[in-house]
Amino acid sequence: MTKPAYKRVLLKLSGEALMGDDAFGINRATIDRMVADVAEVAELGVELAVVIGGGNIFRGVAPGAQGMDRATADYMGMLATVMNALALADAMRHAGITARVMSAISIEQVVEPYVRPKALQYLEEGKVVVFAAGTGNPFFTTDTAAALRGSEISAEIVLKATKVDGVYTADPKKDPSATRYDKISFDEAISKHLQVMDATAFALCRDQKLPIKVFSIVKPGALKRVVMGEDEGTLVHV
Ligand SMILES: Nc1ncnc2c1ncn2[C@@H]1O[C@H](COP(=O)(O)OP(=O)(O)OP(=O)(O)O)[C@@H](O)[C@H]1O
Ligand SMILES: O=c1ccn([C@@H]2O[C@H](COP(=O)(O)O)[C@@H](O)[C@H]2O)c(=O)[nH]1
Repeated sequence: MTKPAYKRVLLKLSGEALMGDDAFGINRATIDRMVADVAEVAELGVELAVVIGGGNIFRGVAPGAQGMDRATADYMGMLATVMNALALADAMRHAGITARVMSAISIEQVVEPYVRPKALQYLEEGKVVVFAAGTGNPFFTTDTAAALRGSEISAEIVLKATKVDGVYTADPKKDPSATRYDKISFDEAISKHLQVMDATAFALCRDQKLPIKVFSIVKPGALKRVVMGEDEGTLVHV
C-alpha cells in the first residue's frame, strides 16, 4: 500500500467551514463529515494536530465587534475557538478518535493549558491534539497560530482546510475570473496580497521553511489525497 507523504501534519480547520450552509455556529452534519475525514487520515498513522478557527462564532474585526476595544474583541474571538475545539474533540470522541484539547489561554476547569512537551507526547501516543485559543494573543489569527504551532511541533506541512480549493489570483468568491495556482512561493503570495491567509502566517512559515497546502475541506476525500501527496489544492512553498 502507498505510504502517506507526511508523518506529522498541522491541520488548520476554518471555523467558517463548520457552519456548513447555516448562517453561523456549528452544523452537526458538517462537523461529523470533517471528523470522518480526519479519522481516515489518523488511521493511516499520520500524527495530527489541529488548529481550529473561530469565524463561525466571532471575529475581532467583524461588524459585530465595531466600537469594541480591539483586544477585547480578539479575546472573544479566541474564546470562540475554544468552543469550536470542544465541539470538535467531542465529535472526534464519537468517531472513536482520542483527542486532547490544549488552550493557549488558561481556562483550567474547561481545557488543559498548552504545554509543548505534553503536546508532543500526545502526538507520539497517536492522539489528535486540538490547539484552541489561537496564539493566546490579540491582533493575531488562527492562521498564524497554525504557523506557530506547526513550527513548534516540527510538523512537515501546514494543511489549510478551507471553503475554497486553493490559492487564487484573487478571492474566487468575489472575482469569478480568478484562476487557481498549483503552487506559489511565499514571497509571491505576500507581495500579491493574496488574502487566503494573513501575511504574518505566510511570513512565519516562510522563515521556518514550513510549506502550506491550501485545499477544500468541503470536497470529499481531499484531506486524504493531500496527505497521500496526491495532486490537490495549492502548495505554498519557500
Ligand atoms: N487569493 C485568494 N485565494 C483563495 N481564497 C481567497 C483569496 N483571497 C481571499 N480568499 C478567501 O479566503 C477564504 C479562506 O479563508 P478562511 O475563511 O478559511 O480563513 P479563516 O479566516 O482562517 O477562517 P476562520 O476564521 O473561519 O477559521 C476563502 O473562503 C476565500 O473566499
Ligand atoms: O491568535 C489569535 C487567534 C485568533 N484571534 C481572534 O479570534 C478570531 C477568530 O480567529 P480566526 O483566525 O479569524 O478564525 C480572530 O478574528 C481574532 O479576533 C486572536 O486575537 N488571536
